[in-house]
Amino acid sequence: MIELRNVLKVYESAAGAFTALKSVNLQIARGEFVAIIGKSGSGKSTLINMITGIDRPSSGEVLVGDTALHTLSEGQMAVWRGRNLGIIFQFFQLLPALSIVENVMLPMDFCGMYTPRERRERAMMLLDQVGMADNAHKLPSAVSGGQQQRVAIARALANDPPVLIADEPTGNLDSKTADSVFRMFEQLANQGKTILMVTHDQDLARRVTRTVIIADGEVIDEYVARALPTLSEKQLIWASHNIETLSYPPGATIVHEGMPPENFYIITKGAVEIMLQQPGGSEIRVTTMGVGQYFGEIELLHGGRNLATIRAGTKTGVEVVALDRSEFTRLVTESPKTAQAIDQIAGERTAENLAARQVGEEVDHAAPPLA
Ligand SMILES: Nc1ncnc2c1ncn2[C@@H]1O[C@H](COP(=O)(O)OP(=O)(O)OP(=O)(O)O)[C@@H](O)[C@H]1O
Repeated sequence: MIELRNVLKVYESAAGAFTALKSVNLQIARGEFVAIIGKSGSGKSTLINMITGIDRPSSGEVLVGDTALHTLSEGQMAVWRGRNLGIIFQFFQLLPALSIVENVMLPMDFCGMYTPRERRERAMMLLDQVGMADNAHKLPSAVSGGQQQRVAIARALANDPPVLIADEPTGNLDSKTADSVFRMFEQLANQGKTILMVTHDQDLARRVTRTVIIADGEVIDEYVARALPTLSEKQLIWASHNIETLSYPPGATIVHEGMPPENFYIITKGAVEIMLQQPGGSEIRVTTMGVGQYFGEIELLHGGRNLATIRAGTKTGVEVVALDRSEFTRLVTESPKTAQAIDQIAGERTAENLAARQVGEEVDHAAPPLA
């Protein structure tokens, strides 16, 4: 639905050139609800402006739906944006001299969507949807900030765009109002809208389906960031550059027991089964692991050969991101805290494996069903 290919953005100013986005690659599928997070100045708004076409990349391409934005003139861009994107800002940006219902009608007027009569009916329907129909004839200044943001959401929905882009939509609201506005976005996501939301609010960011983390003009892999939270921003950027995405069909063997370890893996989709060989040649399934969990670390940390066979889930298959042995070693050497955290989990896992070997078949029956 949305794709950025090698997007570079350099701002030229009297003080010199500043690179705000460094070769960003990003794909967002239809229906995803994405939070864009990152420190102040990391490049979040710049990224959003590339997708809305409010600003253009210095190089690289931005595609939204079937449209390659770099091929549009300014005039075409304005019409395209009006029909395809609903944009919501931190400070609402309603026109102060127009009534609330007129504000919601404006995008339909601008793009010539619907007949004039339908526009008013539709605006009222949308205001009703956001709980603001009773205030339709007031000026924006006569209602609260949270109510103005609801109107801004209704306005963003005016032309029924497939994509909603919101730059800190709750940034100017108290937490209770922010929550009710956020719930409105959740409902819209459930109805199939693709939503991108810049937010500083960690609690809200946890409730979306995907988080895009920007640091220093680069996109950090969210699975690496979650699995290894003790890495510094610089190390996360480095790891994000070096990971490889791998997919395995259901049942495929990823790691062979007894072979030298090759990679550190983090599961990004699906599940894996951890299998142990029994003396008689049979296998027991120790456990299954799902999205966000990692494997391969014990052998890489402590040396030796693979302690278990690991297979892609028989129902789901699996997608992982992998760092090879030397990359993983570099990270844990540079970040003793990360080594410690991984080691602790590795210790728990080893104990679990040992117990499983002793209990044998029983564990197999006790293993949870595959995701
Ligand atoms: N027009 C511009 N000219 C020069 N530098 C700019 C311009 N716009 C943004 N920048 C710089 O680019 C970097 C990224 O800015 P951006 O506004 O995208 O960050 P942000 O992550 O949205 O920050 P915030 O959370 O504070 O809004 C910042 O260092 C900023 O100073």
